Amino acid sequence: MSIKQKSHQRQSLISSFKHAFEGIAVGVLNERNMKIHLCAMCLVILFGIEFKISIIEWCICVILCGMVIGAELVNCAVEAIVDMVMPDIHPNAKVAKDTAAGAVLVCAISALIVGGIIFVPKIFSILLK
Ligand SMILES: Nc1ncnc2c1ncn2[C@@H]1O[C@H](COP(=O)(O)OP(=O)(O)OP(=O)(O)O)[C@@H](O)[C@H]1O
Repeated sequence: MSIKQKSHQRQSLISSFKHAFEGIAVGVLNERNMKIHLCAMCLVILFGIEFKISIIEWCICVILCGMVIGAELVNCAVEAIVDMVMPDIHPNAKVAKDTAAGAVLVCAISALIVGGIIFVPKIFSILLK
């Protein structure tokens, strides 16, 4: 591979990261639900530090936060595509938007349950001291 090709490949890798970060910024700035997920993530970090959770528990929290925020970004993309290709009311547009929103809800409920399993016993053990 020539130096020019290598440099072009590096440039396109950098620009694809740049576009991905732009996508995250758009999601954070435009989606109310994304702000809620980020607040929940901050709470998880604060609780994790306060309760000195284990490495495994940190890994689980990181996976769950990533799963919810990733799902919300995909939902944001689906909404944008639907609004672009189907500005009028259409049953399939409703199915696309509602199932994408449902996917976020499933992820968020799973994260809430697992978060509860990790943190609720720790909160109770402090309250009952
Ligand atoms: N083109 C459409 N055809 C049929 N139903 C639609 C269409 N666009 C939206 N809807 C329905 O209206 C609901 C709300 O859509 P809207 O675009 O106002 O909010 P949203 O961006 O999907 O929600 P949020 O941003 O709060 O996650 C959708 O979940 C869907 O049920």
